[in-house]
Amino acid sequence: MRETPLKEKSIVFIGFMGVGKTTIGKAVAKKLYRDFVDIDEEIEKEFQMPVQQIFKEIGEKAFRKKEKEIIIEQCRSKLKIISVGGGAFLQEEIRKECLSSCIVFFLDLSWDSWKERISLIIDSRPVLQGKTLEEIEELFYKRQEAYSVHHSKVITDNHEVEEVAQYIVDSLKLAWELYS
Ligand SMILES: Nc1ncnc2c1ncn2[C@@H]1O[C@H](COP(=O)(O)OP(=O)(O)O)[C@@H](O)[C@H]1O
Ligand SMILES: O=C(O)C1=C[C@@H](OP(=O)(O)O)[C@@H](O)[C@H](O)C1
Ligand SMILES: [Mg+2]
Repeated sequence: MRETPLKEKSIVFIGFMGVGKTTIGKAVAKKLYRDFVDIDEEIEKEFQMPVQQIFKEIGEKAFRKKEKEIIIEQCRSKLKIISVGGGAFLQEEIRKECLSSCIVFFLDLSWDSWKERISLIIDSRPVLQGKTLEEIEELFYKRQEAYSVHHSKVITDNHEVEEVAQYIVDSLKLAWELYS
């Protein structure tokens, strides 16, 4: 099969819960006039319930299976902006598929900045619930290894959503110009 031209490849955002993958992904999609896909939202549509309820009633294993199926399917289509959940890159098949068919951006945020955001996300992230701040910090650092495989990294500390999205769009346009 012919390889997808760089300009048409879908863009995938990865990173820890709460770094801004959904929010920034949406803003980038708007700027590039592309369709936006949030994988958690797609999983919620499939199970017809929110993520917290899926974890509680159906279990994390079923969530991860559906997450893998949907990501692989979406990655194989062109011109999308895709935000995956923070746990997706722990699955090797997902990492391989995203890295081979899409452009993967890692949204990086320091632990100190992330901590300030916890109250915004805790209620909707079952993985964080029931954990102490120390346990969450440990998970935060442990997960960084899975995110270390990417095509581009964007440090988001002290930057507004709009600023980060514009930076990503500008760097994509430069890459398209240089390498197409
Ligand atoms: N650059 C940013 N600066 C400040 N707040 C942000 C930024 N990016 C995202 N947020 C906020 O952080 C929270 C988590 O964002 P979200 O996009 O859901 O993260 P993720 O999809 O990575 O879990 C939301 O309340 C969002 O408004
Ligand atoms: O990191 C994780 O294991 C998860 C991250 C969440 O997505 P966000 O990264 O968008 O919060 C969501 O997929 C689910 O709650 C599990
Ligand atoms: Mg999200």
